[in-house]
Amino acid sequence: MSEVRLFTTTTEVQANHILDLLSFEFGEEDYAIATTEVDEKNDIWQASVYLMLYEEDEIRARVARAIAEDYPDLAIEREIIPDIDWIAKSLEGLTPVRAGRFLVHGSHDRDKVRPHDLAIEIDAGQAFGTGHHGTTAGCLEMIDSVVRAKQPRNALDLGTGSGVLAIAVRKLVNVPVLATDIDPVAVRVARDNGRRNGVPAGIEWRTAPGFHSTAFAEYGPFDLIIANILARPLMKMAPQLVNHLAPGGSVILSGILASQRWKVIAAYNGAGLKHVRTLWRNGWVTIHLQ
Ligand SMILES: C[S@@+](CC[C@H](N)C(=O)[O-])C[C@H]1O[C@@H](n2cnc3c(N)ncnc32)[C@H](O)[C@@H]1O
Repeated sequence: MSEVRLFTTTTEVQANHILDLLSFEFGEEDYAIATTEVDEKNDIWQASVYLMLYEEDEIRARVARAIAEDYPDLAIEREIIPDIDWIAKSLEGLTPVRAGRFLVHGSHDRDKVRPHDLAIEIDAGQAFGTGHHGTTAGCLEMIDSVVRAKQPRNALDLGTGSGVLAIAVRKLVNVPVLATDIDPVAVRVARDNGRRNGVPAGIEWRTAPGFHSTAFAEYGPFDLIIANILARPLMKMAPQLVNHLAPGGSVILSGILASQRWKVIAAYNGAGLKHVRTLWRNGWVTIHLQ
């Protein structure tokens, strides 16, 4: 389903003021609101709200009302955010990808693996996650540094896709991992990839939308939760996700555009977590919280 960005183009001061007006209008509702610098030299900024296409008329009227008194002549522009075809994205480029100590490669590139690589073999297929996308690579790099700093006793990979992140955790530490996806095809592919990468045991693969499965109570709470989904569902599931986190545990989130970063951090601050570090890759961010 397509997303829309409604925005006004103005100065930094006015964009920040509009951000306040929009924050007041939309309050706790689940809309990402952001300011972005377009041209530093000429002080051109945009204040934006992100919504689904079907909501456009209603939200446009509310934005117009919210800014009418202070900015009666300011145009409300629009941009359709292209649907992200996750599988097509994961097929972009088939050369091996390095992230942290990991090398993610297809079966045709086995000879590219060096002795100290933590190699993960994933062929592009029916599930997202060959390592080429900035979100997957960001998660791999963050997993490497988080697990190196403190070994978890168990982990959850929510939205496992090809299984690449669950496999990465198992390549680093011999701890139980629960890997779930809303898509049963992805779960089947991920299970096969687990087998192919020599980690058939130790990862429990389950089909589950969000946290709707008894598996979470059975295997949780978790020391490490990784979720590479999208900003909106991640913000919505913040309280539930934090409920499944063991005290002192770490959360790694991705699928978040750089412009959505603060909104997601705010949602998780609200659920009791603190931001530790952000990694940027190709316009996407990966966030570590504790
Ligand atoms: C961006 S892909 C990430 C795949 C892999 N973890 C990676 O990092 O490359 C997102 C995955 O999350 C799954 N997903 C989306 N919404 C979900 C939800 N509410 N619950 C569980 N899985 C979900 C999708 O089916 C997809 O496989």
